[in-house]
Amino acid sequence: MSNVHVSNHPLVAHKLSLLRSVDTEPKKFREVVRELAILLTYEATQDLATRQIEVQTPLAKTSGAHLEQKIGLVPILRAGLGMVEGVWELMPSSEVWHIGLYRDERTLRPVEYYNKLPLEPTVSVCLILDPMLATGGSAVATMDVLKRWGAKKIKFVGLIGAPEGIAEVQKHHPDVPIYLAAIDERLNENGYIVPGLGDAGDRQFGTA
Ligand SMILES: O=P(O)(O)OC[C@H]1O[C@H](OP(=O)(O)OP(=O)(O)O)[C@H](O)[C@@H]1O
Ligand SMILES: O=c1cc[nH]c(=O)[nH]1
Ligand SMILES: [Mg+2]
Repeated sequence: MSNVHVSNHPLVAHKLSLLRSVDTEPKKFREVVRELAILLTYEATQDLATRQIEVQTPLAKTSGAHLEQKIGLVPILRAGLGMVEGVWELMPSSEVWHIGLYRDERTLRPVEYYNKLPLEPTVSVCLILDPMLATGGSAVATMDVLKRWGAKKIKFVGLIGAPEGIAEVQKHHPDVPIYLAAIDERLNENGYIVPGLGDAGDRQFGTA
């Protein structure tokens, strides 16, 4: 699949197994979501532009790099919230733009209930953060909103994707690269990823 990047790092594989386990309680689950978000963002930001700068070390002058692009972190509420803090620490000058969507349980279509974007885009790269890419409806709706807003460069950073969701994103937004820890087998009749990890929002926030 082009434009889909699945990490093959052993740390990612180890941590993802912790997330999948039904025995992992919310506190540990949140910690691991945070750590995986950092690791995957590291992979997703390999092509960020830098400007060459001069740095004075205690010993000599040398050349260094300064990040050029303003990054926007776009968590899809609720489950994407758990991916923000770690990534923000990695890139503290990022801006965070929240988008609230939930899946209608019957139709599985995304329902937008919150959107905090300024009139004009203030960032040059948007990283959509959401652990689960299931039918792809939520991701596509978020990409639609961001493009209408004027975002030019968008990347999706998630944890687990289903083949159906990946195909849906590629159909509507082939220009948006997808970064994941794993691609799972399928969706079940309720639109859950199998084997997956269950409901990423419920498992982080202790709801059911
Ligand atoms: O690809 P899709 O079929 O759209 O499903 C994925 C969406 O489902 C989950 O959110 P959910 O609707 O459970 O909301 P929550 O984060 O508030 O629990 C998940 O975090 C994604 O946003
Ligand atoms: O498996 C799934 C599918 C959608 N949302 C989740 O949280 N988990
Ligand atoms: Mg949920």
